[in-house]
Amino acid sequence: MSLSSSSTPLIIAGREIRSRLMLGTGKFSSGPLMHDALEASGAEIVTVALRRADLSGKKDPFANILEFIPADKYLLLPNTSGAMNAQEAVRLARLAVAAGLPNWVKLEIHPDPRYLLPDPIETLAAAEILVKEGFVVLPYINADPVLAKRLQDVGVATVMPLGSPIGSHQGITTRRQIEIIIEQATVPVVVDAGIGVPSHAAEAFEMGADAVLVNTAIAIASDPVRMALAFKAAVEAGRAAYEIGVAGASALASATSPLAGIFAGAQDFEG
Ligand SMILES: CC(=O)[C@@H](O)[C@H](O)COP(=O)(O)O
Repeated sequence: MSLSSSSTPLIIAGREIRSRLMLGTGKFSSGPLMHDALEASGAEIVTVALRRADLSGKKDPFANILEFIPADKYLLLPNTSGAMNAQEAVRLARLAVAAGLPNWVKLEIHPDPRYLLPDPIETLAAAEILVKEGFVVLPYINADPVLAKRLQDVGVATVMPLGSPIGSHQGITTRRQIEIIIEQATVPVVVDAGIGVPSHAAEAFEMGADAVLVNTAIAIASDPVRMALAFKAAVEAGRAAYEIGVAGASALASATSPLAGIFAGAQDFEG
């Protein structure tokens, strides 16, 4: 039996999503390799950076990319990364829909290329506009519980707090804040960015996250297909552990073979 077979389904904006692992499509060394890694990952949601597409209207803007991401197999999630403010992000999202892409959008606004940290004010402003226009908005945010709540109130479909800066492989350095976001969430929480190894992904699920988004760690691996499989296994393991329920840490030891209560009259414990 697969670890995932008893997992509760992930629902985003009323749609059942077959995998809790989302993938980004940047940094792969070739289209065929990306195709095979996507397949191995089992992901359904796949982000595509709009800035890499030709949105001039002269030709199919995603012709090259779609060759390797069959639209019938994946839900393409256009990503506004590269937008410096709300106006640019909204423009990119509208262009994507005009070009025939789904009205789902990963809202990503980061003005500083050095740290790629999301701008909270512009993100909230853009989310308000896009939700009103009927977009399914998945905003990438710093791990800020107050902002996450404000975005939920606006009507976003998920919140996507960063574990650490994009491409940094630092893992979940924002753990306490993400725990608060999860505690307060009324929409799925997707831990996004900085997930460098499969155990980081497992950690996110053990904390109670609903999904993770991974790009760099898989794309730049020496064997992206095998790394995608490793992430898939970690996602399933972490989610299964969360659903089963993990015991809290204790300062004291607890004997693994307590004799009392098992053999009548026995009083001692084995370590
Ligand atoms: C692809 C995408 O959406 C990125 O913006 C995302 O945040 C990935 O981060 P990593 O590359 O650190 O996995």
